[in-house]
Amino acid sequence: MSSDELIISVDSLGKKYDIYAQPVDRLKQMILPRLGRAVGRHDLRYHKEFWALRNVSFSVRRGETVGIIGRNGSGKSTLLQMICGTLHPTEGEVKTFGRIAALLELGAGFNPEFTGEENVYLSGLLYGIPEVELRKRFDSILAFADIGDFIKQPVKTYSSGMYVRLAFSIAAHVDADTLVIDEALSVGDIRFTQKCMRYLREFQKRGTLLFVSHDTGAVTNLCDRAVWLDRGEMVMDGITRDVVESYLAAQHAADRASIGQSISVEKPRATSARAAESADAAPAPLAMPATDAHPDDVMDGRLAELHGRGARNIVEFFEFDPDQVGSSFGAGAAEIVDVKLAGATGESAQIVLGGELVELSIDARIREPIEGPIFGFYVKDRLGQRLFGDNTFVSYVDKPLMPGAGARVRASFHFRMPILPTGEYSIDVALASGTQIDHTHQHWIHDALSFRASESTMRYGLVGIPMLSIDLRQVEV
Ligand SMILES: Nc1ncnc2c1ncn2[C@@H]1O[C@H](COP(=O)(O)OP(=O)(O)OP(=O)(O)O)[C@@H](O)[C@H]1O
Repeated sequence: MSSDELIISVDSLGKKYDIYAQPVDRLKQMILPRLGRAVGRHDLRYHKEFWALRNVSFSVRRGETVGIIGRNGSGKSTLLQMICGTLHPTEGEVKTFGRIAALLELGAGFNPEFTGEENVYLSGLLYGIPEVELRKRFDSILAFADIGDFIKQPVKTYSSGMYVRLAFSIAAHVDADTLVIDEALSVGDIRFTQKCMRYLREFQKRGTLLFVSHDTGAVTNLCDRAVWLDRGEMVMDGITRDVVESYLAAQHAADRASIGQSISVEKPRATSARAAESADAAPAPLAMPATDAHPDDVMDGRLAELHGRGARNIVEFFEFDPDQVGSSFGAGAAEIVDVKLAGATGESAQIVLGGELVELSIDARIREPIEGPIFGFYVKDRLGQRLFGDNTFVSYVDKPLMPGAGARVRASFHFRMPILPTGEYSIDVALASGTQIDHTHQHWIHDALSFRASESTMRYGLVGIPMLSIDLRQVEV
């Protein structure tokens, strides 16, 4: 919910760095111009000026979520650091209102020699949280970070994932009006990222968010507005979809310009998914399935062709482990005890390709009798965006199961595995009682199964649908 209240105002902001070709030039620059001025020489300069950011102006209102996009080196971190007050502008002005908590790239914030615990208190002080208040929140900070005894170790011994866990947890506990997140969520395991994304989606309801990411899908999904920076200048500020589309079009044009326009029809055999991308662009005919095949037997014919060229889809599943799942909640009349993904013939699937039939099964132990349990699932991407999901309600509305206490119930969903872009994914599973509209969650497990698409032939979109057939022909007019 954005309001008219101004939270960040950036006016003609600029940051200049002096670049020295060699260290001795820095010394010369300190001494010689002063001497030169004494003899009337005002032109002695031993460095080049480089503007990391220049002439950037925009404002953010309370409740907005604004994405900052741009290629490497376009000035995103420079901008955020000036907004957070950790970097001084060369020109222009930043005004901020309320408390800003920042999760900037690794390296910002903590004292590496101090333990995690000491850094919690240090950060709390920096955010102006009284120590007594921080003590009250400490257990919750520790629980969110979930780094166990490492909280007693100096943060210099932390992995980058642990570092982000603690930094995010602190940022989430300082009653910030504005959260600034800079690529930090690309570090760490998917379950923690999912937890952060759940937090951010809740935070969006009351707070202001600045979100920097190379992942334009994530920006589109999360942000109302986006600001596009290029070589330190603001190219566009507007509705996220418009900005992202223009940005991607410019990226595409720049990529084409750099690789040249010529596409050889006689391509070498591809050896990776990346190579398959160039195969995608080829006008070569693709083998399609026989049209009279039973729909269940039909795979996307292009997959065989792409596999033949060495390009593959590989999705690797990690088994259900109750100790490794994300958080869970529910009224408790039933407990989900097992979740499996299997191939169409029932064998447990650890690697799937996309396009084939699979079975997702969810087993629950019933603790108290439930009239018509509803089982459901969601497949989510790394940022918690729900890609697809389903439940048993409609199929069983006229013949509800009535399991008694102690029964074990299994729901099985058979579907064709979509083709997914490379990335990490997870599946939430849930069991509810009631109806589709009015129900009580008895047990919901976030991230019960996780999986990784390590190779993919897919380039665009969130989910690829296996094509049953594609026909291209010239028609009479
Ligand atoms: N201390 C510095 N001295 C000189 N140049 C710097 C300094 N810090 C940043 N730069 C330059 O300023 C430009 C903008 O850097 P910045 O880190 O803000 O870009 P970015 O968009 O965040 O990039 P990335 O996406 O790679 O993190 C880059 O060309 C960078 O090399």
